[in-house]
Amino acid sequence: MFNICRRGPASISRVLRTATSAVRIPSTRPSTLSLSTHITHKPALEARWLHVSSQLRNQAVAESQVDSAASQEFPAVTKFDDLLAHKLVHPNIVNAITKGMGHHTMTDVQSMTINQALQGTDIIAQARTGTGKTIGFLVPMLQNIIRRNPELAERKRYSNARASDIRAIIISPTRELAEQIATEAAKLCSATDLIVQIAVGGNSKRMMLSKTRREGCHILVATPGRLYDLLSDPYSGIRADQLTTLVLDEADRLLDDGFSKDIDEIKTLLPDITKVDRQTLLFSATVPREVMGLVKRTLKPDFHFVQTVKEGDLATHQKVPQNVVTVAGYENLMPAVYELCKRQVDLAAKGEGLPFKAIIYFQATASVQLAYRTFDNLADQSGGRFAKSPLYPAEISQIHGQLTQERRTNVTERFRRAKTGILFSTDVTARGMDFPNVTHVIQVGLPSNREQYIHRVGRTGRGDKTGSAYIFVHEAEMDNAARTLRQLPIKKDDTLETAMVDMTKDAQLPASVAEIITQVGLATKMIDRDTKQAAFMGTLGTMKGVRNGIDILNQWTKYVEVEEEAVHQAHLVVEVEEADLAATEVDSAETEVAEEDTVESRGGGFGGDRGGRGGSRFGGDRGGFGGDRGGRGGSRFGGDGDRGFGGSGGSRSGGFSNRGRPAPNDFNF
Ligand SMILES: Nc1ncnc2c1ncn2[C@@H]1O[C@H](COP(=O)(O)OP(=O)(O)OP(=O)(O)O)[C@@H](O)[C@H]1O
Repeated sequence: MFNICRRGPASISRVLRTATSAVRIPSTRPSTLSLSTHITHKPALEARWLHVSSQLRNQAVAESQVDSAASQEFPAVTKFDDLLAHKLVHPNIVNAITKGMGHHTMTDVQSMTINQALQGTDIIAQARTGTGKTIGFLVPMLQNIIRRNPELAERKRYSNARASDIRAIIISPTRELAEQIATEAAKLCSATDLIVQIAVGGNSKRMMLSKTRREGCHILVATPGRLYDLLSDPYSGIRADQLTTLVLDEADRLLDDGFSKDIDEIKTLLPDITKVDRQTLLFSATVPREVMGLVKRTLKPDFHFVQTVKEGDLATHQKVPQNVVTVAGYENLMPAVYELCKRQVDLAAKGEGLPFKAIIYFQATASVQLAYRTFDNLADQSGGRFAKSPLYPAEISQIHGQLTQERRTNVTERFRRAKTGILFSTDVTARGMDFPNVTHVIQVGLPSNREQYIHRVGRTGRGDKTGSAYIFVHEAEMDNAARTLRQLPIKKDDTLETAMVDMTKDAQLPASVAEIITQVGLATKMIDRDTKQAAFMGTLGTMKGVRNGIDILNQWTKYVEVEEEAVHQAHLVVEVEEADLAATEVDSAETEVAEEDTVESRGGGFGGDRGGRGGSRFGGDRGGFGGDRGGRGGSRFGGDGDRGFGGSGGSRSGGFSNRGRPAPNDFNF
C-alpha cells in the first residue's frame, strides 16, 4: 500500500555425466543450508534435488551404472578446497573464497551447480534466498574464462585488457544488485588479471566508458537498459565478440513481462550462438511456472534445472517466522509499524534482542517518501532538528527510484554497514540485496505477487542468520492476501495495540497507545500536502480488488490532507474498480473454489465472513490523529458521519473461517 562447445553427441554425454555424479555422491550431504558449522547429514538423493527433464533423467540413471569413467571426470565437491584437490578451479579464485572471504563449506546450491557448470552445461538454478547463489555462478564463470585464457589467471603489473575483451556478462534487474555482484566478482578476481566493470542506468555513461576504455573489461555486470545502450552504440567500443558466459541473476524477473523484451533485444546484439558457443546460467530463488517457457527458449535444450527446494517445500526459510498484522484502517498503518519498531528498539536497548535492523517495503515511491518523512519527523517533535529520535540509535533512511543513483549507492552502503537502522524501500532492494544482519523485513500492503513477497522476506535470515518478517494489510485486503500468499507459513499477530484501534471514535485508550497515535499524528501533520497527496494517489494503484475501497480511502483522508480534486479522481478510480469487482463477483467465487481443488490449493483460507458494514459510506467524525481537519462538506470523502466496518470485530477476534480442508496452522496462507 502506502503504500540466465559445441553441441551434439558431446552435450548429451554431459548430461549423462552430470546425472551420474548426482547418483554417486557420497552418502552424506548437508540437508540444510551449510553456511555454518552446523551441518545435518542426510542421504544424498534425499538432500539433493537435481531435476532434468524426466526423459533425460531416466536415461541418465540407466547410463550411470556403466559410465564410471565419466564419473571420475566429475567428482563431487562439497568444500571449496575440493575444487583445488580435483584441479577444477584455479587456486587464485579458490583462495579468494577460502582465505579472502572465509567460506570453506559450500552451500547446497554451490555444491550442486559449480561442478556442473564447469562442464559447460546451461543451468537454471533455484535455491532459497541468501544461500550463496552469487558464488554459485561466479566460480564456474570465472574458471571457464581462465580455462580458455590461462594468461588471465595471474595478476600482472600491467593489464592489456580492452573494452572489447568481454567474456562474461551478468545481467541484474536492479542497479544496487548489479553493484553488489560487481563487488563480489572483483573480490574473487583480486589475485587474477580479470577485470570487472559495471554499467547501470543512472550513472554517467561517459564516465563508465572512459573507465572501461582505460582499464579494459572481461566481465561486465549490467542492468538491461544500460547494457542495451552500450552494446547498440557503435561508438561505445564495448564489444562482446568473445562472450562465453551469460548470466541472468534474478532470472525469473528478467524473463517476466517487464524485462523479457529487453533481454531478447540484448541477445540480438550478442555473438551468434551457432558461431560462438556460450553458456547461459539462470539463477533465482523463485522460478514460477509462467516463466518456464521462456527459460527453455533461453537455454540450450540439454539444460539442467537444479533445485535445492523441492516442489511442495516451503519457498521461504523455516527460521524466519512470518506474521500478518491486520489493521482497521490505512490510518492505523504507520502507528502500528512504529509500535513494532519501537518495541524492537526498546528490547535491543535492554539487551533482550539483537540490534534492530529493518527494511520496510511499500509498493509505491510516494508511500516510501511519506512513511520516511513521518518517521523522520518523530524526532522533531521533542525539540527541533537535533532532537533524539524515539527510535535512536536506529538510523532512518529511504531508497527508491526517485533518488539519484549516487544517493541510492550511498544509502545502500550506509545501511549495509549499519549495526542498527530502518530502511524505507520500494522493491529496488527486494531482490538479491545482501545487507548483513537484517533482523526484520516489514511489508506494508500487499506486494505485486507471491514471488516478490518471498524475495522481500529473503532480505533477512540470510546465511546462518535468523530474522522475522511482518506484513501489514488492511482487513479488507485479507482475501487478496490469502490468494497471493497461499501456502506460506504466515501467522496472525495481534499483539500490536494500535493496529485495530478505531481511530474514528473517542475512546479511552491505554496511555502507550494514545502516545503512539499522537506522536505519529503530529509527525504526519508536519508533512507537506503534496507528499501526502502523492502517497494517496500512489495507493490507488494498489487497491484493485479491495472491497470497500471508497470507505477505506474516505477514512484515510482525515489523516492525510488531500486536495478535493485528488479525492475526486480517487473516487472515480475506486468506484470503477468496485463496479468491476461486483460484476465479476460470481466468477471470482468460482475461481476460488477451483483453486482450492488444485494441487497447490490453499491450506484453509480466510473464507470467513468479515461481517457486515454498518454506518455510512461517507464516514468519519474525527479530526484525524493528532490532526484537526474537520469534515469536508460536499466531498464524497469528507463530511461527517460514522465509519463503516460495523462487523470488523469479527475479524479481529480471529474470524477467518476454514473454508475447505484443515489448515496446517490457523493462519497459514
Ligand atoms: N559457502 C558459503 N558459506 C558461508 N557464507 C556464504 C557462502 N557462500 C556465500 N555466502 C554468504 O552468504 C550471503 C548470501 O549470499 P548471496 O547474496 O550470494 O545469496 P543469494 O542466494 O544470491 O540470495 P538472493 O536469493 O537473495 O539473491 C553472502 O553474504 C555471502 O557472502
